[in-house]
Amino acid sequence: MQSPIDDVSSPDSSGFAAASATPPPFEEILNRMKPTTLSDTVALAAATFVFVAYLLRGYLWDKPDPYGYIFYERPQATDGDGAHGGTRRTRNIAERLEELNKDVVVFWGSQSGTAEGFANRLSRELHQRLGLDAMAADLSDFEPETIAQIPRSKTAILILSTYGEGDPSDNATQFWEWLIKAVEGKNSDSATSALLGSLKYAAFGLGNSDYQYYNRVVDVVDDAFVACGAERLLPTGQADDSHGATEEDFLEWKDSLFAFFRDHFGIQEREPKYEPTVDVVEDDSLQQQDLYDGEPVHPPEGSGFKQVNSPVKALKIRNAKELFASSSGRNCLHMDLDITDHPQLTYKTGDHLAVWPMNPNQEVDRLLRVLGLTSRRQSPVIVRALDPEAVKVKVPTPTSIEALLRYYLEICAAVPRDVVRGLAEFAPTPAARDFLHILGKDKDSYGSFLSHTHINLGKLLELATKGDSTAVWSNLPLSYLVDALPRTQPRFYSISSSSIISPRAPAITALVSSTPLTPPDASIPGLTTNYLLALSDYLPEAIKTANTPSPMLTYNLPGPSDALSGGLVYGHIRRSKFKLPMQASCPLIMIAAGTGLAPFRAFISERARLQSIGKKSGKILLFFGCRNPEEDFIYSDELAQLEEGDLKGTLRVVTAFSRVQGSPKLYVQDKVRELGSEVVEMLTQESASMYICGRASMAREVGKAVGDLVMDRRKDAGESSFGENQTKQWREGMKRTRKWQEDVWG
Ligand SMILES: Cc1cc2nc3c(=O)[nH]c(=O)nc-3n(C[C@H](O)[C@H](O)[C@H](O)COP(=O)(O)O)c2cc1C
Repeated sequence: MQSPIDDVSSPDSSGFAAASATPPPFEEILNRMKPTTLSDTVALAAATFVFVAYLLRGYLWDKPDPYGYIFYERPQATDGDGAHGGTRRTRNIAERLEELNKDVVVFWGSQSGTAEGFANRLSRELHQRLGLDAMAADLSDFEPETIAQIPRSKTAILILSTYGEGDPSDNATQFWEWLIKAVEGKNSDSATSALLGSLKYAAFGLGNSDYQYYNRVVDVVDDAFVACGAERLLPTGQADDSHGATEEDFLEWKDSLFAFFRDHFGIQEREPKYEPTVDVVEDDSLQQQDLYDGEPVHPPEGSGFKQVNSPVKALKIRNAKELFASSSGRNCLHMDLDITDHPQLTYKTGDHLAVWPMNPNQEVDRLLRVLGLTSRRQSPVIVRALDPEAVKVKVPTPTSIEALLRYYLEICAAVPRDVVRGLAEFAPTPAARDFLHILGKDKDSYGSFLSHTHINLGKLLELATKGDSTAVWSNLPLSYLVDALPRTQPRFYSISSSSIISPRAPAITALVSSTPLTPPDASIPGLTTNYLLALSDYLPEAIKTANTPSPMLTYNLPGPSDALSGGLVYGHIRRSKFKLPMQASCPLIMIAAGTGLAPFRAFISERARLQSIGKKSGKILLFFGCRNPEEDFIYSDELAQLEEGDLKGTLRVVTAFSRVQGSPKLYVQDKVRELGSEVVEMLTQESASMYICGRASMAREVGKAVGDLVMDRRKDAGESSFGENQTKQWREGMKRTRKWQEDVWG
């Protein structure tokens, strides 16, 4: 073997080593370096200046921002994720459980925070009710293969949501990829069937049966765990969000989990009593500029998250216009954002833009009032984990009481029944305590109560003490809110501009929503869309009509910090797989309803641009559904212009209107069936790519219609055995090869 010393001394082809064979004396080198001409002197002076400036960097110039830590510190940095007290935490979950002496780990894979909230609640309750030492764990914080090392004396619980098209959440991606390889026997030397031989687990999935791949993630994980030899302790539970039953489905499964622990491990259940996991301490010595005041909660640091999400930035709103405002109170906004100040942010046509909302003044003020905190709203607080080794603080700290409620906690969310019961412990009057006990007792009656009220925490506390104007919930600790309320999550919008046309100005299209309650005498205002409406209201150039509703809610605009002054919104880009084919000549079928048109506006304008530079576009067939051409046909002018202009003969727009007086209700799937032969021809003969964007229920109906059409065509062509299974396989094949893509929501 050649030694490194030999390597260094061997002459190279440039003859460098040969030239240095007899080194010149040191004085001679200095002499040779002496400047001899004016330009040498100038060059030497310049080089010396740069060198000295470099050495003084950080002392005389480019000094670190003394408050830099406020903006760059991760809440996790002191309370989880990576570094702690100068030492790096292990990413081996088995070692971690041993170190912390925990009996149970509750892993979560969550996109919009529900599974994460359940995992945190469950791990707390396992201690409160059964005395088990449990910890909640973000799946991306640990090396997936170390799950196999969890000993039989411990239990793993997995709470996993399904996202995209049957995909795992961002923070579960690495775990998912590892598991799929494990099942295929590619991960380890040990046989697949014994890989998880020592693991005992229970699992719960979150999904929505409107989606084609209902709860696919927990199903796949469950099968894979069993195939790898893990022991399933009890039947896996599944929540179905299609009728808003997620919370109750979870409570039911949780009861069965507790029953299992009681029966099999002989653990006595005790009366649950609130045990804080965090301490919220008021500290008046902190200065306002030291506090987090609006910058979003830093998203999870897991590798899966970083792969697909850009950093969060305060984005300028370049322009906002109203696409429609109907007399029935619906209106739709188009907003062009500006990412020119943020070179780290780039997007591609088809990506998503995440908007971080803030809570409205009405709800912030209500909660401060009922908690008796109005006069202390500006008080600085530090939030600390009581067991920092095991618990991550989910909000930025230090902050103020008001900022906590305005920016960092979802105070407008409906209160889960569990929380109703938990609150009774802090009731200011016996009547309020009894009210909460009764309200939280029965699943069905609370379900019915919620469907009428969608009650949030502030309103519930008010209601419980109604009639007693002196009652204040001063015993309810702020730590309870931090523990019980979900942290604020961003909302995602499909970008409606093309990155080749507006690379630094992604656009979003948002229907300002209000979900009607039953009976329809009230509604739940959409948190983010009403915030966007208020923001657009703030822009002087925003285009408004007579029907534009005045914002129902008011927001803290311009914000308390400069970063949130009017016309700015915190956001980030999320990469999506929803992409145009590489070849501009590939024909496209696009099916959208409502704001599902957003990414297709981008696709079509991109095709028009490509065509204008000589890249001929393949045929584009767009199906679009809305209520009424007079009311909510968004971007109709733009589409008509392209259909008659740049994309004449290439683009065809087929509309379906569901609420035109005197006409039958028509939906996109009806139009797809009507043009069945053309659709099938394009998909099977012309190799068109198919795209669906809109509500999951619409995508399901369209999928069924297209499947039926293909099945009929095959049968007509003599393939009599081509049935449901073959149709499903055909569709799966289309999806695998990205010829069929969906961007849908619940
Ligand atoms: C964009 C989007 C895609 C989704 N895709 C699926 C899916 O393919 N299958 C499914 O069962 N549920 C799907 N869901 C429903 C979620 O799993 C459900 O809302 C869940 O409660 C979210 O949990 P999380 O907040 O922990 O992420 C989807 C939801 C959204 C918003």
